[in-house]
Amino acid sequence: MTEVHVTKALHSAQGPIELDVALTIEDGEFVALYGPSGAGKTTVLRMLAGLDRPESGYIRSKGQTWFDHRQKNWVGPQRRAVGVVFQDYALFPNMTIREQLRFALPDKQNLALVDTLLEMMSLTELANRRPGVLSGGQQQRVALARAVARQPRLLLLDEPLSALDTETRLRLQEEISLVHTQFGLTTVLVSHDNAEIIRLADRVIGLQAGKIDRQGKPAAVLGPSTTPVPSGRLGTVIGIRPEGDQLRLTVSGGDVVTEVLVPESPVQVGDRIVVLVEEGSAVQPALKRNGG
Ligand SMILES: Nc1ncnc2c1ncn2[C@@H]1O[C@H](COP(=O)(O)OP(=O)(O)OP(=O)(O)O)[C@@H](O)[C@H]1O
Repeated sequence: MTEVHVTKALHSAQGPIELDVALTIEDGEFVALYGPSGAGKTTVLRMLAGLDRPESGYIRSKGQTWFDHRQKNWVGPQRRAVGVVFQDYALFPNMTIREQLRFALPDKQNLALVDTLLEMMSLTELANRRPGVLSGGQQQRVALARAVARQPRLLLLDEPLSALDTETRLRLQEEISLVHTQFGLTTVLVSHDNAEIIRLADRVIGLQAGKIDRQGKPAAVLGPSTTPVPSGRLGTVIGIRPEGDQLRLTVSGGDVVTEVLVPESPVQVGDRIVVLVEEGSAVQPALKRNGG
């Protein structure tokens, strides 16, 4: 469990506001922080990461005190088991992808974890490249893999997908969900995107002018989505058949096999793709996965 009560005087565009936030996050929970610009979402995330210092209160995670104003206790960011992903990737320009992941390992000998993460994020073929030659989506996959390589108690995501196009966002959402589940992480996501929050989060916490003004299950707090929330399903193309001027793809993902019609495109058997599904049936052409 992570228990937080933090306060700080903020200087916002609308004048001074008092940030005063108390929340408890269960181990394994996926929490989203939501609210208008300037509400204090990033500040709370930075306080959890140890990048910003509260004026009073405490932060305790799984029995460890990271900050306690009364006891004058402060643990710096390097000594908190947190992995952080920002919107702008913040990768080291001179390190290869593999080096960035290795650098993040708490146990430098655990090279098997680096290989696992490269594989999970489809980065194996890019492992010896530097970030400058990668697309935005690929760089953000590296940033996510690097954050997980730290084996964090808390995975902190500050609008990690907002610079990416819709297809790449959907794919990264799948990957965030995958690592959250597979590594048993506790995740805090700052997002403005209702659909993203409904897809990913167990609970949403709304912030308004530095205070929590609502919280609960995302669909209940954010209201029913006017459009059905599509969910992306990762799969591998196992069959391709021409149909008129389109292609019918057979896609296998987990224990589900789906068929989708796509425009003529350079897709090959073995490509990993994301298929959007609504209420169980594929509704949108498959999105090419490699190189995304
Ligand atoms: N260290 C600080 N000291 C004082 N004020 C700060 C500090 N850090 C941020 N602020 C101010 O606090 C307000 C909240 O900032 P914050 O970035 O947390 O908001 P946000 O909810 O994440 O907004 P956005 O959605 O635009 O990113 C802003 O007006 C910002 O200028």
